[in-house]
Parts: sequence; C-alpha cells; structure tokens
Amino acid sequence: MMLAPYPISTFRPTPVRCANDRQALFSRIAPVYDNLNDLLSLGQHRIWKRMSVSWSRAKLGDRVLDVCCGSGDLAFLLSNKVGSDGKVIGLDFSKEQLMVASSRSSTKNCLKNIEWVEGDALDLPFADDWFDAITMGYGLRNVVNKQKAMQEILRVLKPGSTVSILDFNKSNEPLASSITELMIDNIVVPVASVYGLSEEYRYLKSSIREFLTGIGETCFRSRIFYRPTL
Ligand SMILES: C/C(=C\Cc1cc(O)c2ccccc2c1O)CCC[C@H](C)CCC[C@H](C)CCCC(C)C
Ligand SMILES: C[S@@+](CC[C@H](N)C(=O)[O-])C[C@H]1O[C@@H](n2cnc3c(N)ncnc32)[C@H](O)[C@@H]1O
Repeated sequence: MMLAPYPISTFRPTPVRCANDRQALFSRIAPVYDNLNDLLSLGQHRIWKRMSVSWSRAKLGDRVLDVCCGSGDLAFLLSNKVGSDGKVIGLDFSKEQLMVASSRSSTKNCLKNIEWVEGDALDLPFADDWFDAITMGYGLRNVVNKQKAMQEILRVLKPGSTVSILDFNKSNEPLASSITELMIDNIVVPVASVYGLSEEYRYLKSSIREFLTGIGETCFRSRIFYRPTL
C-alpha cells in the first residue's frame, strides 16, 4: 500500500497553479499585505529586509534592481543606499502591488530615484550586465520557474556583482518544518481569514514545502549569490 507523505487531512494543496493564479493572488492581498507582514512577523520582516539590502552590497551611485518588489519595502531601503546619483528599479507583475508601492513613495518622503516597472521576473526587460546589485525578497519561492528567474537575474547583473535573495527556506529538520506548518495553520491563516484571505495565506505552506532546503535548520534564511567575473 502506498502511503501519502503527509496526512491528507492536514494538507490540502491550495489551487495556485500557474503564473496567472499567482498574479491574481498577490493582487488580491495587496491592500493588506504590509499590515499583515508587520502583524505576522511581529515587525521582524523589517530587520530581515535591512539585512538583505546590506548583503546586496548596493552603494552610492549604483543602478540596482528589486525583482518581485511587491509594495516596495526593499526598493525604499535601496533608494537610500544608492542616493540621489543612483537609480532603483522596482519590478513586479502585479499592478495592484505596484500601485501600493507608488502611493507609499509619496508618503515616505523618499528620494526621487525609484522607478516602478510592471514586468515579468522570467523575462526581465533589461539589457545584459545592466545592474550593480539585485535584490529579491520573498520572490524566488513564488515564481513559476525558479531556474529561469535565476538565469534572468544573472543575465542582467554585472559580472562580479551580488544578488541578495531573501526567502523562507524549507527546513531539513522534520520537527522545524512541522512547527512552521503549525504556525501557518494556527496563526497565519486564522489572522488572514479576518480579511477574507485564508486561501491566499494557506498557499504559503505549500510554497515553502515545495521550496529549497537550506544548510541551516531555521525556516527564516537569507541566501546570497555572486555572479562570478568571467
Ligand atoms: C514577511 C512575511 C511574509 C511575506 C510573504 C511571503 C509570501 O511568499 C507570501 C505568499 C502568499 C501570501 C503572503 C505572503 C507573504 O506575506 C511575514 C511573515 C510570515 C511568516 C510565515 C512568519 C510567521 C511567523 C510566526 C507567526 C511568528 C514568528 C515570529 C518571528 C520569528 C519574530
Ligand atoms: C511575497 S511578495 C514579496 C514582495 C516584496 N518583495 C516584499 O519583500 O515584501 C512576492 C511578489 O512577487 C511577485 N511576483 C511573483 N511572480 C512574479 C513574476 N513572475 N514576475 C514579477 N513579479 C512576480 C508578486 O506579484 C508579489 O508582489
């Protein structure tokens, strides 16, 4: 008899299959995305994002890209790093997320060095070797083709530069994975259901389960890749 790897009763895959489904999902959550991130991580995601930007090694005057920028947190941090002589592009395929990002730029009193671009991470609309640094926060787990996304990032990144990828990895430890899933089932989904978004946040569980494992055992992990100088 074949046994299912997980008890059927506790794991129902959320029907988020293709790029269009994901685009629709992120557009639906756009109005509450920032508030829920603050609430669910107890503000911790701001620290993770600052770490991720510092690991990108972006510096004054750089031209940088934030792929899957969503409501723009990483792009705003990058904006201060590169200064008024630098340039930040925030790219996302959800118009609703970009509208939130753009409206936040007017309230944030930030530099006028950010451009919001509606586009696909799997087909970046930029020339080869164009950016001095790239960030991607909680994006790689959500694209439908991770390999293609990495190929595109490495294509537009200048040789010798850094891409900083921030995401939740799947733990190698069954206990840690179970705790993450318990937290999602018992904290994340019930909180999101207050906003009518339980299915959207239940998707977090399957996306983490299908993602990469890390060397460490934590489920909150940042990865950095360097583009080798050719
Ligand atoms: C940064 C957070 C969420 C980002 C995020 C990423 C995604 O891929 C999504 C996909 C679909 C819908 C929404 C998202 C999304 O919001 C917030 C953190 C959520 C985590 C699951 C953390 C859960 C943490 C515990 C409930 C409390 C942990 C305390 C912390 C370690 C201090
Ligand atoms: C979890 S959000 C992360 C947003 C932001 N980077 C942050 O750290 O808060 C994931 C984002 O990836 C975007 N996304 C997913 N697949 C994409 C693709 N193929 N092209 C562009 N954006 C994509 C979604 O629209 C969403 O805004």
